[in-house]
Amino acid sequence: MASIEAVGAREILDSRGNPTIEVEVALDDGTIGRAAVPSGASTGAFEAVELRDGGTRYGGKGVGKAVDAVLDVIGPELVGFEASEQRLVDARLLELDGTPNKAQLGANAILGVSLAVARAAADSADLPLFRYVGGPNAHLLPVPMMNILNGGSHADTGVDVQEFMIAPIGAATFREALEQGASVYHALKAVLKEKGLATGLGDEGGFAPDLPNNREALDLITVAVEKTGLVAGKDIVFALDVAASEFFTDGAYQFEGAAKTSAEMQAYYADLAASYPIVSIEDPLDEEDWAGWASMTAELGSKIQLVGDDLFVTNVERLGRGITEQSANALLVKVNQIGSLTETLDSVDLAHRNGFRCMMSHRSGETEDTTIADLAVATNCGQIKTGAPARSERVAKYNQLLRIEEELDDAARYAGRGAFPPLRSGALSSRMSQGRPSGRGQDPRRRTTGSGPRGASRRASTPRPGPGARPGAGPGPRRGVPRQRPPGRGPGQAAPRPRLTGRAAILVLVLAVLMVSYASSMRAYLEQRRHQAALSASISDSRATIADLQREKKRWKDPAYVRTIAHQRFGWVLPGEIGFQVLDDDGKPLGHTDTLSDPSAVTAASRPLWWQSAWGSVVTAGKPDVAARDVPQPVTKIKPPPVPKEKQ
Ligand SMILES: C=C(OP(=O)(O)O)C(=O)O
Ligand SMILES: [Mg+2]
Repeated sequence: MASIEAVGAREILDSRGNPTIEVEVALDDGTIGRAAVPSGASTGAFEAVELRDGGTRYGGKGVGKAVDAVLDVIGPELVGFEASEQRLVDARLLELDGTPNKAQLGANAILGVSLAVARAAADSADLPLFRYVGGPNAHLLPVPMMNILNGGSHADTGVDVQEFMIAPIGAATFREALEQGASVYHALKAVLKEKGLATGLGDEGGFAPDLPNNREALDLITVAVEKTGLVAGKDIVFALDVAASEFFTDGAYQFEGAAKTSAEMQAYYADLAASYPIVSIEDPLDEEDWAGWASMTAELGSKIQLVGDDLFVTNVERLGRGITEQSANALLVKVNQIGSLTETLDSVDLAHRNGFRCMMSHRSGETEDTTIADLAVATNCGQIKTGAPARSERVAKYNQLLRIEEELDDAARYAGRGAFPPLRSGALSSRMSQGRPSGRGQDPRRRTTGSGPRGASRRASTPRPGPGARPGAGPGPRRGVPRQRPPGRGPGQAAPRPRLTGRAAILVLVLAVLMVSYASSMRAYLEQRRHQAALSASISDSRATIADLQREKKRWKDPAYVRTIAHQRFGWVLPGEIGFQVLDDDGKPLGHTDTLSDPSAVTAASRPLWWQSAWGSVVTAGKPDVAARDVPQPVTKIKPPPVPKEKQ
């Protein structure tokens, strides 16, 4: 176990060119963990406070105060804490801040430290972050919800909906899903070009064309999917983040040029979901429209996923209310909305325990930090949204998931269709068939506290192999053990799963050999089982015959039976009785043919000696005496009586 020795922090830039904070935590075993904090644009009103400097520097967006909070307050307090005691570390951070929304030290400062501690602890334990946080069962690769068309506050256009996402649910692996998503992304660019629309990018890497309405965006994406040969609704499904709080003003939704009520918005979504293969809608309504959320969940919740982002802000209290009031059925998970790893994991846990699905999420302002990719696998949440397959701060997360999938190897499972339970029962296709088809129309600085980042220089001088490139990176080769690429997988090649690995091939071979060697024994065994069954049948036949004979023997002890047989078979009668015999046309007795033998002749009949019968059977087998056999001949026993003349 390693304890915290020093905590450093600096101001860096995010993907929008705005300052954000990066924290480094050094442990006494020389390990360093690094984390950078993201930042949103369409932030929820109930998010933890992101501390900014104000003033003129960076338009007031500097994070010098947050850096100071780490260096001067948090760092000295944490020195000596066990890095693996994440809950204790995070609890101390909340205590130090002392406010309900982290307004004192800043959620950005606290989160940076919290995540950097986790990274350092994982590295110190020689584990990739997803394994360290998720334990041995972390194995589920999430469906990438790729935001390929940006609107709302992420683009300078008139498109109201903030994110139009595609989800490649039909892929077998994450790698394949990523490839499919990228091909739709490129096809969309071609479609936009053909139509003379802009192909510039929004904040999350999606295209940002100006469109007359939101349906137009879905139609363009549908055409793009078709262009790739994939099938919308089967291979690729759609998801939206409406970010409705952004256009909820003066008690109404200012949507597509008109003020709409909550009920009108709900009707619009129901119609949209019936027209397009939409599986998930995030923030369809305002963050305080609890009644609207509940009625929309009651109406649509069994068919599509309704995700609370600004509604829940990854906060267990707001999520608890949503669970009680059935306000949604899924939670968007953003680490910086709540501001610590422990609280993030608690929210995911609460959601899962109450049947809510979770989607791990980036922010529109991102960095090269890939923590959320590891958290998506650590929590087995099955869904991640981290933008388009473009712009390095977005693809950094997708690339990290490729590495994790490779590291998990045969243990990896891609969430695919199963990430959205309503799809399992075919709800999507039936919904689609009911609807109409689509086609409508201070200077950046680096300072440290405590004993200084001594470990930093110590460890930095020992480069690590592979993608781990720690500190700050995820799963990669274990120390000094470069990971081999799985056989047969070339760079850039999709690796469809399931595939025949070397181990599987050997297993198949061994099974084949075993089958061949056991085949004859198996045949003999089956033969014996058949023979045994035949013997059992013949034994039970013999038992039945013996029982019959015993019954017959018993009957012969009964004088009445003897009398009856004597009467029937030999025509005998008792003294005083008169017997009749019916004769046939030839004057012979009709009926039985039994005659009594002379008892002395019966007893006198001697059995042949054993060798005589044995020899006789040999002779008979060689020369069967067919002529001597009793061949029954048909005989006329009775003739019809002559018919009287008058009846002729
Ligand atoms: C990622 C999102 O955007 P932002 O980070 O701007 O809140 C979102 O709203 O889900
Ligand atoms: Mg959102």
